[in-house]
Amino acid sequence: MAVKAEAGRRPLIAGNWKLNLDHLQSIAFVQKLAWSLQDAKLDFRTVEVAVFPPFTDLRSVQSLIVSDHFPITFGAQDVSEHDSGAYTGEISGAFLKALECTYAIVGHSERRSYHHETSELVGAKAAAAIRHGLVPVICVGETAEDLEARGASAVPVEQLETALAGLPKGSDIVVAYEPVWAIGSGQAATPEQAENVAAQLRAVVGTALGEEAGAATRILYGGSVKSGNIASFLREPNVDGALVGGASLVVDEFAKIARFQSHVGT
Ligand SMILES: O=C[C@H](O)COP(=O)(O)O
Repeated sequence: MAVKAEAGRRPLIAGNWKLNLDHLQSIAFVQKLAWSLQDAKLDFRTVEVAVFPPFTDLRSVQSLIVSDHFPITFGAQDVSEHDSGAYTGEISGAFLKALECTYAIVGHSERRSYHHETSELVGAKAAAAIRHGLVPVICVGETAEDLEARGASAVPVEQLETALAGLPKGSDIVVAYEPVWAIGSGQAATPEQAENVAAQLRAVVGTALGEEAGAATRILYGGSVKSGNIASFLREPNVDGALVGGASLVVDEFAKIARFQSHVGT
């Protein structure tokens, strides 16, 4: 933990809601989450909690968080590589910034697989996020077939190298390592597997964006994270948080994940 703190890497617990919770449900959820964390006296100086609702919820989430001064950050699940123009259905980073989003996820494996997004496109989206003052959460990860054929790290390393190729040195980014086989499967990677890939991804960031950025970038693990396994991931020196899917939709469970420090050692 000391190395992480020295490098300014405050752990990030991020809830990716995917295609769940409408704008009314998002308000109820964020209220309950904030109250629960405040009741538990979570020290937000030692952990950042973020939610990633669908686009249509963002205005409601913004209004609630800003008006009630909740110490929770938020972002979008995707962003266009374009800033404006004739791109039906796209959402610009400028619009997300205007809604006070901190982050935009890019390259989630569901977008790579269902929408055929390439690492080049993921890089363009990350660049667009940065242009508009957002922090891209760049997702990488290998499928079960990749794992079998090439081991765990080869594909995520290649994906990240490509995505970072056009980004300015020193860019502020977050990387999420999500083995595709672990997403929604109930079978998480082991902390050692996550650490091994995270360390290699940190080296990629260092080469592409500079040593300082390599040391300062938070690398999250994602894939079947729950309150029962979160502490074991956060004990690893290169894992700085989690991108949580299913378990982020249950307020009590997500709050428990955010309070991982209270169950380190359990
Ligand atoms: O973005 C989150 C990941 O896809 C992980 O999903 P999961 O926690 O349901 O396995």
